[in-house]
Amino acid sequence: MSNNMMDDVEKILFSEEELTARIREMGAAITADYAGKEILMIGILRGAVFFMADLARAVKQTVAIDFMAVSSYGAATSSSGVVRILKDLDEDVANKHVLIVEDIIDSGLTLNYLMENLWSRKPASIKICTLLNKPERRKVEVPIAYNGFTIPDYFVIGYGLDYAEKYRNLPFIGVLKPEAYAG
Ligand SMILES: O=P(O)(O)OC[C@H]1O[C@H](OP(=O)(O)OP(=O)(O)O)[C@H](O)[C@@H]1O
Ligand code: HPA
Ligand SMILES: [Mg+2]
Repeated sequence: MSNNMMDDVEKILFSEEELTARIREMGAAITADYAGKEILMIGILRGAVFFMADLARAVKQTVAIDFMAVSSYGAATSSSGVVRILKDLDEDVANKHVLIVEDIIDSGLTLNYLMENLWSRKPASIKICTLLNKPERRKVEVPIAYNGFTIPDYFVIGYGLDYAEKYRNLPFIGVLKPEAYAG
């Protein structure tokens, strides 16, 4: 790589190939479960963008896509617990089958808020699909329908996940070296 992103990576947790294989399986499961139903995928900006782009192409039926942006982490490595909507949906979700697409569920605070908020808009159904699940850090339970990988309490980066807006374009999921956020 032409810059120093790799110097801040402690280890690779999931390679590009492992991500591709798992996402293909998740797409197949979603395709089977939603047969005959139209899916509205809602990606949570910005981390979920890479995952959602690959997941949507692994689903072999029509999907509509939309995005929401909420604030929680900013430049911190743990959630403040206060969630605000920064960008709302463009679509009306009433009577739609909503599939929320996240890159990671950590404390669960972001999704807990989003589930409550979206249910009030009367969709036909809501399910959650996350690439990564970090259950050790959970503060509030959220029902996960599709989970790519369960991980220990590491701060991870890459494939959409950032630390202070860096590393999102790494093609794998890696663990950030503690020095990289200490200094
Ligand atoms: O379960 P939680 O503790 O709420 O954490 C998960 C949320 O935090 C991250 O987003 P972040 O706020 O970093 O925004 P980003 O996707 O733009 O990086 C991640 O993408 C999830 O949306
Ligand atoms: O481990 C993580 N990495 C990046 N962003 C995050 N948001 C919640 N957990 C994480
Ligand atoms: Mg982030």
